[in-house]
Amino acid sequence: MTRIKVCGLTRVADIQFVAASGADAIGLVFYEKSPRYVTIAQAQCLLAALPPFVSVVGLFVNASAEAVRAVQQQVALDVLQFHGEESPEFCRQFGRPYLKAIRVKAGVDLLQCAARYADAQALLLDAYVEGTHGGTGESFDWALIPHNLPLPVILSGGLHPGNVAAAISAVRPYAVDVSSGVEAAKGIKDAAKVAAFINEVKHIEL
Ligand SMILES: O=C(O)c1ccccc1N[C@@H]1O[C@H](COP(=O)(O)O)[C@@H](O)[C@H]1O
Repeated sequence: MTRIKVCGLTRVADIQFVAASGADAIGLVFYEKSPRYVTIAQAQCLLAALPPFVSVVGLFVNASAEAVRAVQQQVALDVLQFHGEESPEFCRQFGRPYLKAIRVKAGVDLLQCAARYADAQALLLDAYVEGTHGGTGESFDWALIPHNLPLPVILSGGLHPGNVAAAISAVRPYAVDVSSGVEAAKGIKDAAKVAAFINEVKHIEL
């Protein structure tokens, strides 16, 4: 079964219906330039509404170690997601499982990335879009992903209910990660789109 992460939650109601729809993980964005940014206080409030057995992923983009630690100390994160140019040494210093996001375009050597971030829990593959760090709703050419990557792949970038089944068939990822594709507006999730996305993933026949 392909796991599902829904990222960029900013509202208690969204947390509740995303969890009730069957997501395995939710993502909170601690990147101030994102329209989905949440403060530590907001994150604490959101997580108070989260039922058990849903993992919480904290997303950072080139944050300082102090900023990551401040979040880590006050918000019950299960996994850290580094979506910038963080080095392996930076990522591993927090003593928490981490996902390293790689923004994929032609010429990016994903095998080399997997070797460099060998202690990551997974590589999270997103689309490369000039001038942004992610959450763009853009997809990339899934054929650029080697079949022999030694780390689990979390596929993201422009996924939505209409393409997620094809994406899973093509890539066979460990998990899929979605943000823009299940939104009514930036940072506001759409319950019907979330349900449709999760239904597609759970009913795919491989
Ligand atoms: O969600 C954001 O605003 C964001 C900002 C900076 C870096 C990453 C961000 N989100 C992550 O981007 C990918 C793809 O998202 P989308 O489905 O294409 O919108 C996903 O991993 C989000 O967690």
